Amino acid sequence: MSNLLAKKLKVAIVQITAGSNKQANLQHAKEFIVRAKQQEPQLDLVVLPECFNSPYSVTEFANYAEQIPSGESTQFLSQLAKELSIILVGGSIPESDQGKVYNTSVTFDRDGSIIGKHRKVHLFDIDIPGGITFKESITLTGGSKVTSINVPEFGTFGEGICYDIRFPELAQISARRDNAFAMIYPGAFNTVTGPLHWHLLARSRAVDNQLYTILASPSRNYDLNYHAYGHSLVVDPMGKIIAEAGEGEEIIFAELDPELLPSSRNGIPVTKQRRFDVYEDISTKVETSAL
Ligand SMILES: NC(=O)CCC(=O)C(=O)O
Repeated sequence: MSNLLAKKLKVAIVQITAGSNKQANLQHAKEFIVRAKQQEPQLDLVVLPECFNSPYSVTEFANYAEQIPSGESTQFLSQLAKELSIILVGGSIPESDQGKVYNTSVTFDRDGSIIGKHRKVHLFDIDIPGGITFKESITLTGGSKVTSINVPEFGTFGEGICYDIRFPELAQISARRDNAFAMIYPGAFNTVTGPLHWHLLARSRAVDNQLYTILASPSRNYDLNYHAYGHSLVVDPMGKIIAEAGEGEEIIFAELDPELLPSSRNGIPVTKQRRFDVYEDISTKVETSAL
């Protein structure tokens, strides 16, 4: 338990808006990431939002899709991670692979190498009358693997993308099977479901699994068709919000404390109290992401 998180980890979430120009979106992300590193030179890990390089729109995903790792966004982020010597969770981008389009997040180590890739598993298909209708499955295909990413320096974190947070299984598996210290979710909740569920889900996944949750949102922009909620968040293993953005473009910082993982797990020992004689341990039954 003591090596769950090997040492303190300094995190920044970059909350920005993406427009229709991919190159401009990449440059914009770079400006903010460089600024984060200038403001916090000891920065370890940076997280970008869902679809940070393209509009969040079912009619646009295919137009912006690129292959991983050869595509320009992956190459751009790899170079940036290396230049700044940061671990970079590259939000998500539309990925094309064998005629399909996925909503995919790539994670880079400090040397620019790819250490993880998560394809959004649960597609955002909702229809709330008078609220919001969105159907990612019109153009996207869902991924089919649970993703836990090992950062040799620190430990393992699990990853989901946005709507994935509503499915507690991903976090449970990363926490229980892979001993994750955090779940990281690049996301883009909206102004209908965000106020109701964003904080609730972030805190629930944290408390259920006694780990940190990190949610990175785009900033809100009423000039776009999709109004992101904003409010990027970091929640500690006791469910306390330790950093939160507003609605505009912003960088927020947090420090993850390794002590809080064992202390919350020893104080409230749900892990040891599970009754697998009454229900199954689902965390033993799934395939993990391979790069
Ligand atoms: N991009 C998404 O998956 C949005 C998820 C969302 O807004 C929700 O309510 O869930």
